[in-house]
Amino acid sequence: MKLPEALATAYETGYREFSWIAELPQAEDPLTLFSKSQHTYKGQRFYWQTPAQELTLIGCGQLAHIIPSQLTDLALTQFMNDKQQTIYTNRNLTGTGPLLFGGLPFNQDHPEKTLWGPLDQGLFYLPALMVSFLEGVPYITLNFKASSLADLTDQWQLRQKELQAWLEAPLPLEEETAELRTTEINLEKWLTVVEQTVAAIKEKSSLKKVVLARQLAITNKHPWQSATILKRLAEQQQATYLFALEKEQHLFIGASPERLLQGTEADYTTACIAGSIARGNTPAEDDRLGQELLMDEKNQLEHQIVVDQIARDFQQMIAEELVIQPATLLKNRDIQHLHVPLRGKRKAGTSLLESVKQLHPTPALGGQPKELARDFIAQHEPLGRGMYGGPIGWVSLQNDCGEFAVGIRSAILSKQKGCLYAGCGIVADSAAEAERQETAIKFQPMLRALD
Ligand SMILES: C=C(O[C@H]1C=CC=C(C(=O)O)[C@@H]1O)C(=O)O
Repeated sequence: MKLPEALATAYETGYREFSWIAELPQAEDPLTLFSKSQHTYKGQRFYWQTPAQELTLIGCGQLAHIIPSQLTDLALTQFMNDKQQTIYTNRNLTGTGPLLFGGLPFNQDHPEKTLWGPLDQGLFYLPALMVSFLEGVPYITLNFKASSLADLTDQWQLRQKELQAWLEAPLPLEEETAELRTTEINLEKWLTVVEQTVAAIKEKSSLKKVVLARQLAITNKHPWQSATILKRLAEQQQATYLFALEKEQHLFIGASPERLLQGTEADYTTACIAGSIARGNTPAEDDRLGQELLMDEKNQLEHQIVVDQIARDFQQMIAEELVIQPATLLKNRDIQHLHVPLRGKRKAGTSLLESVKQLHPTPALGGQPKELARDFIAQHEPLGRGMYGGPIGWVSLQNDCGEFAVGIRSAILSKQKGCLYAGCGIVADSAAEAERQETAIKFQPMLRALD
């Protein structure tokens, strides 16, 4: 295929990194495309879909990567700014072009290697190939570097061939049925920690809320396949962010209902989600449970702590007025939450990743006050959280737009082993057994998708 004129001109004007965007005349559905990438790209892929499905991203290959916790804030901002200048892009279309996909660890000072391997400090990567579905319309992005005009033609042709091979690859063989074994990790100890946390909150007037997570270990008879798990999550967990991040044999995967931050060039949008109750078996029971949640004082407090802290942090990153919407119920298949979206005009000069770092961890995953709760968690949760509860999503290297969810309702999987995480907000009125039941419900989305 002939090198587009625009690329040769860009090279001559000094560009050495390129991101070529084009509409794909026809494409299979996103999950079929993701499955087909397994032969060549397993271990270096990502998948992302927003709750309303207006954006789906499938990335393959790693052209460049960064481990965010190894960079200072300044170095990260510098990296982002440099890339805006040095990558040539032929279009400006949100969700296409050069973007980093990945996430941050929950707490980089409390690492957890066991199953997370190279993901324990978080990871972002620029894919070599990406297919984006914008409102269902497929686009490809080819990312490459070139050191001479001849190299530019070679790299361009190489990416075209790789894309063709991906699109035409056969579907992998049907996976054998899972045979799962689950093991509760330190449940008795966790219940004791909940009681100690309640006592600490009652005692210390400064500690208001701590989110405690627990883990469920799983093993499967066969190695995990991310496409199969994503398919099940897509069927079962509507209106969630679907995500998968692969690095070698490690896979961080989940279906999170919680937006952390969406940034367009003009606006920032976030959400306060906390306070939980089960879904009912009938519409009437479901409504009754929803009303109970809206009126329940313990859950209102748990949620209000989140709203107050996010509103304070969010105020720093927006210009003009903060728009707080009234509380509604966010309902997913297994659980319902209190939900308050916040919106504002994005302050000029703010960096999306820096804003994400400022919001994280919100009291929906950390607690209140932020630092005290983070230290409390590090002391009382013997195993670190890896990327569970951390920001996961994408940021454009072209215009700094992007979106991050909170990496909950998720699991880390590696070969035939895995670990599911679920947390719950502990306040002065919490009861250990009720919190255990809540975390059992929060394990359900991943358990069902894995089994
Ligand atoms: C920490 C989790 O959920 C958070 C998000 C929504 C509701 C929550 C709650 O009611 O405790 C948690 O703050 C999790 O699912 O692992």
